[in-house]
Amino acid sequence: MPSKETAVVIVAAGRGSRAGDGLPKQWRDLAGRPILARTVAAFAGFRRIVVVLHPDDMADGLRLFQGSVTLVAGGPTRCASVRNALEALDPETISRVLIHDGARPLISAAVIGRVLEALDTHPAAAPALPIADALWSGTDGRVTGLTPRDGLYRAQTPQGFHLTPILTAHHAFAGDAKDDVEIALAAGLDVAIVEGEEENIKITWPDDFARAERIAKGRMDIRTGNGFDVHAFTAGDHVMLCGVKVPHEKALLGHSDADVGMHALTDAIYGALAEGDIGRHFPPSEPEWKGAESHIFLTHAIGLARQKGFDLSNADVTLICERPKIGPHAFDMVMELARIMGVDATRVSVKATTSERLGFTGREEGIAAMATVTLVKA
Ligand SMILES: Nc1ccn([C@@H]2O[C@H](COP(=O)(O)OP(=O)(O)OP(=O)(O)O)[C@@H](O)[C@H]2O)c(=O)n1
Ligand SMILES: C[C@](O)(CO)[C@H](O)COP(=O)(O)O
Repeated sequence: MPSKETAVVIVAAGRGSRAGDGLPKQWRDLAGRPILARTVAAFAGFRRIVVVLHPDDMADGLRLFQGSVTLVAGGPTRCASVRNALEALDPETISRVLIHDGARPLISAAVIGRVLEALDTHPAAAPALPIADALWSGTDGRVTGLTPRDGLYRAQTPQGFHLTPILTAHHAFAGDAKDDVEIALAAGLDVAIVEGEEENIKITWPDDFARAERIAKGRMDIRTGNGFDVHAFTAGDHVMLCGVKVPHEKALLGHSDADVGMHALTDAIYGALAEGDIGRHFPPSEPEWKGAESHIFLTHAIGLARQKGFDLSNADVTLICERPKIGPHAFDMVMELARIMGVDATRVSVKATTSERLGFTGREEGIAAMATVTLVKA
């Protein structure tokens, strides 16, 4: 039997009726990304993720996740939605499950880790926070009594369970429940409480969007990198610049295709990631890279950025040469760089300058290029 693993169920089939007008809350934007995309990204280390969607949202889910998660149709209540997802998991291969609200996009790795750790010694575990405020009862705008708050907690998700017991508990439970812990308790399961986080808010009311946006922006990671490269001219009839073949009475000399612009851009991305330079990832001592097309390097650098959770905010490349004239080719260069990096062309700039006939570029001995990029992890 293959070793068993932990699956993640993200429930997102609700309509967000308390969140005000507009799209259901999980589809709304939070600091540049849909809330549900953020929630799913927080569980990126897990191989088996089931996202429960309203039947009307399935096409949007397919578009957003492109097959990277399993989509399951939800039911009329949260409880029914969870059950549909649990039934889609195979207990032969999955031993544990984390059940999380799609509306809690700010879940941290620390809270997930605490729930997982508690599952080593308990059949169920969930994060919660003690209540800090006094608890009143009230009628007609008047306080009518006080409830002792000792031993009371605010429940959060992800709530974690051993799969077979929670599936059995769901099948045995009649009616609706506030959460899966309620269902586990009804089945007599021992549920451990682990420390939750204030920032793990469930977006519920209209004001919660602005609060979540402030938290998300506070966590934003913005990186800048620069790159610089030079290649000398040699005999030939064209140069490769930013992925475009430009006719010229000379060629550029290099171990690869000597695309000086693309090399500067690639190094700028590695620089922003603190990942060294092209030479570290593609050593010139390796014959494999002799004559290599430079899009291989750029594709690797941008892939590494995405793997670390960064998107390209913008890239600006400057080519320094007297000739060939870059202006007539700049549009094609922008389009090609944008295509390789999988970003909108409005985020890419290619421009050129001469060095007023001074220095090696002025004497037309070679071409220099510099690039600056900004990467954002939101
Ligand atoms: N039939 C339902 C109802 C809720 N949920 C999900 O359960 C989580 C917690 O529920 P809640 O915050 O109440 O979401 P909504 O039901 O969408 O909100 P509201 O009650 O305001 O309509 C949400 O991620 C929601 O999408 C679900 O998957 N299926
Ligand atoms: C599951 C939950 O988020 C735990 O706090 C909560 O019970 C959901 O409640 P809701 O009324 O369905 O939003």
